[in-house]
Order: sequence, then C-alpha cells, then structure tokens
Amino acid sequence: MATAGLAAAGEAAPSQPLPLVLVVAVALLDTQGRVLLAQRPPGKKLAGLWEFPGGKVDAGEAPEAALVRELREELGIAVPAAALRPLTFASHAYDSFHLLMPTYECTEWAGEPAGQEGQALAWVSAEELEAGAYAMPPADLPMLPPVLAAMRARRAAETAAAAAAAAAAGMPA
Ligand SMILES: Nc1nc2c([nH]c(=O)n2[C@H]2C[C@H](O)[C@@H](COP(=O)(O)OP(=O)(O)OP(=O)(O)O)O2)c(=O)[nH]1
Repeated sequence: MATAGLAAAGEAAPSQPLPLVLVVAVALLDTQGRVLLAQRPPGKKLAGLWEFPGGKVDAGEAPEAALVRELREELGIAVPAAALRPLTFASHAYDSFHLLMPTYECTEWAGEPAGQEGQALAWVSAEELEAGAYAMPPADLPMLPPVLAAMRARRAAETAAAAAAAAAAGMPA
C-alpha cells in the first residue's frame, strides 16, 4: 500500500529508513563448548559490553573474507574461510543505523586468540551465557538460543569422542 494509502487507512507512515550496516561475527567454540567473547573497549559505542568477535564488511569484500581479516586483526588467529559455518544472524535497528550481522560458527583456527587491540577476551560456558553473566548488545540477544545449541552440541560431540577414544584404548571414560 502506498504511504498516502497507509495514512488514509489511519496507519503510521513508514519512518525514514536507516542505513544498513553489514557486520560479520563468529561464535568461536573450543573443545569444551565454550564461546569466545570480546569486550568492547571504552570510548566506543556499546563500550563494556561483550560481543562476538568480528566487524564491518568493507565495500567489495566477501563476508567470509571480511571475517577472516577481522579475526586476524583483532585476535591474531588464522581461520580458514572454509571453516566458517553459517549459524544465525542479527537484524537490529540502532538509533542511527540498522545492523545486519550474519554470524558463523567455527571450531578450527591456528594460533591462540589474544586481544590485539587491548580488548579483554573471555571463554564463556553455555551456563554463563544463558545466565547473562556477560552483558551483550541488544542486537545479540535473539541469537543466543542457536548459539547455546551449537555450544552444547560441540560439548556433547567432544565428550562422545573422548569416551569412544577411551573405549578403543580399553580404558574407562
Ligand atoms: N563484532 C560485533 N559487532 C557487534 C555485535 N553486536 C553488535 O551490536 N555489534 C555492533 C557494534 C558496532 O556498531 C558494529 C561492529 O562494527 P565494528 O566492530 O567495526 O564497530 P566499531 O564501533 O568498533 O567501529 P567503528 O564504528 O568505530 O568504526 O556492530 C557483535 O556481537 N559483534
């Protein structure tokens, strides 16, 4: 329906569209099924909140390439693009832009993650994440159910693999 038609029907006219900002992020999962969160530094928007590592996609850049670049720059780790598996996405209207954030799951990387820009990092368990122990941006909250499911699946798979290895070696798990 055209705007005039909406107004005639007594509905609110659509507000000014916000610019769409494309950000890519990752749920990096360790063998215990914990996820890596990074704390946004002081002086930035959403300072102090804990986020999934990632950043903005540059013009002309593929999302996976952007994430590989961001993880190298921010955490000092090398991630093969093929190890990035689509998991979920965020779509959230902030005051001055609309965030669209495809989020991948990843269990393979080379190097030890360390905050290259001085940001604090934390490996967070599913229980801690679910309890809200790490305050996150509002855009991230709808992504938590699929992230938690991925964390628990990873932990269960690693536990089963350890039990199978122990059984094969003739040892109790
Ligand atoms: N990487 C990441 N960004 C998030 C998450 N949740 C969320 O709302 N964001 C927002 C915060 C920023 O507005 C944007 C990320 O872009 P960025 O990392 O380049 O943001 P920034 O503020 O450091 O950069 P800038 O605008 O100062 O250049 O997405 C998240 O879980 N991970």
